[in-house]
Amino acid sequence: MTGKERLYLFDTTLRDGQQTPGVDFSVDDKIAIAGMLDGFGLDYVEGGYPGANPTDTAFFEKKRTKQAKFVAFGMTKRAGVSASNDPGLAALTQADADAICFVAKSWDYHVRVALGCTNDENLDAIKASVEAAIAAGKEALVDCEHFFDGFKANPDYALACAKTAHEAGARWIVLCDTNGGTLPSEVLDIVGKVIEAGVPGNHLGIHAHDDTGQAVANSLAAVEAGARQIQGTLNGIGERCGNADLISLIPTLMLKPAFAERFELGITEDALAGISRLSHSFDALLNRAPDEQAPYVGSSAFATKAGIHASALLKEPETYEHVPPETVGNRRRVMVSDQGGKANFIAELKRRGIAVGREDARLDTLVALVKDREAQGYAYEGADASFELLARQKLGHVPDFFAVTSFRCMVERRFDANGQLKSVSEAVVKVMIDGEEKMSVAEGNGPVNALDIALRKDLGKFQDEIEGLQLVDYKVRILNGGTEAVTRVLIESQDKDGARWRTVGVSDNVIDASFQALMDSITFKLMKNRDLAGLVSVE
Ligand SMILES: CC(=O)SCCNC(=O)CCNC(=O)[C@H](O)C(C)(C)COP(=O)(O)OP(=O)(O)OC[C@H]1O[C@@H](n2cnc3c(N)ncnc32)[C@H](O)[C@@H]1OP(=O)(O)O
Ligand SMILES: CC(=O)C(=O)O
Repeated sequence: MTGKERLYLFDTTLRDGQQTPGVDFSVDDKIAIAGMLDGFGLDYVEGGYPGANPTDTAFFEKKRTKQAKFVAFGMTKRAGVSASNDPGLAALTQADADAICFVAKSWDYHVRVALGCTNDENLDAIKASVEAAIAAGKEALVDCEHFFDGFKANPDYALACAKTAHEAGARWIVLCDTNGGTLPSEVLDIVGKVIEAGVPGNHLGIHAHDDTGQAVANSLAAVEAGARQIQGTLNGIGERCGNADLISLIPTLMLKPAFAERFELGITEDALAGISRLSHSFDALLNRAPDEQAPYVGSSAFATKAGIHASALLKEPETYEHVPPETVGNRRRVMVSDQGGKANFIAELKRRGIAVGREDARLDTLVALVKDREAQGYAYEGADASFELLARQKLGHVPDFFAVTSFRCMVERRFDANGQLKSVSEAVVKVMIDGEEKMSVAEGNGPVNALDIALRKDLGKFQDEIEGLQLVDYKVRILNGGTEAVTRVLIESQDKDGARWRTVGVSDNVIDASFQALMDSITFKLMKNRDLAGLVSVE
């Protein structure tokens, strides 16, 4: 016995998350996500709305969780029909689920405008729906839609809705900030008043939307006031601005003494250490890039560019970290840039297997060179491989694998045989390898593609080594306006074994900048093949 109170977590990624613009789960997606959620230690997984669409109906043909309670969502019965004659309610009671979460109106304005029935008919619908769920052997939950707005407009009626659900036997009465405009101080006050009015806190939940960026804060305020269930989603997806982000809430509840000392969740410390992976796997499934600045799990959550911070952080991490990154499966990153001092560089070089002393004059040269090049437009924090090549050139040795003596690139717009206007790019690259000059010519979709193909077409004795090399991302950024602007090109490359590295080029000519980044990428690959170069991420 820990003597702590239990807090329950309810995931609505597969229901409210499905209401996110741009998100459209298939049955297979839902099965995969339910699998990620189940076993992580969440208490409830809301799977969707059986009867509302073929995907959700098929998903509820069988129970999809082993540990978490599997929840079907739907609205209370319609006014004017009995519970036994309501087809929507029948789809819910017949779904293979442990629990039913009803959405019920609790703002009299909505009862009048959206439902078009009387306040009493709505209370009857709540009561009859909860009773029907319990009679079907399910746990009943009631999401009191617009509870906070409803309470501000007519507290007696909002409370009557919550009490009706409680008295009918609902396990949880969930107070929803449906439009997302409520502030934490209001949540604290209103949840307290609901408890005073007789609905116990251990039957109250919170469902917060993020329209003022405070869904997480509102959820925590509800817990402070006495609520004991939190609804939220993975990475905060959900209607409009999203729902409370469980990926931010869970570490706060487990690591911050104000909550961790009072409450326990169904999530183990080992599971918590997998939360960064859970968040990123979900992004991968959504086919979107993870938010680098996401609390706890973002790649920048424990990163510093600032020299003053890096210097102290390396002495004692607690100086600049609010929790240890490993507790959430993240890692510390000390980055090199023009904001860094020697401490940043020593840490990053050490990570790359390059030892250098603080007093070594070559380190001063490298720091000055990076700052100077960043002033010209280079950005090394996002170009790990170019930084490593530069560092090894200054501190060690980079073999002269090849030298490009010249390149030429031509873009031609012409009509093809069918009279269609077409753009063709052709590149010629001359390379010296072991004193022998080689010349390659290639056509491509665009000038950079043509140059890439030409450069990689004949690298003589190194040709086999670069066979599996692919360019997986290419980003161009104009650093100051106009057609004479300085251009920065960032390239991400990948190996057959999945290793990835990033290189950078800067020039007032976009082709030249791209070519620099391409050459760095190939040189890094040749170094890597000889175990002369260091760290690459494997994805
Ligand atoms: C706050 C939330 O996030 S609630 C969840 C919102 N999610 C969704 O709506 C997604 C799934 N919804 C759907 O697929 C459809 O809306 C369905 C299948 C539920 C209903 O479809 P339809 O029968 O065509 O109705 P429609 O969507 O046009 O309108 C909703 C109806 O539900 C009624 N209704 C809304 N909430 C409730 C409620 N809590 N209890 C009873 N009836 C309700 C409305 O009054 C309206 O009735 P009307 O058709 O008589 O005007
Ligand atoms: C139920 C729900 O999703 C809401 O009120 O926001």
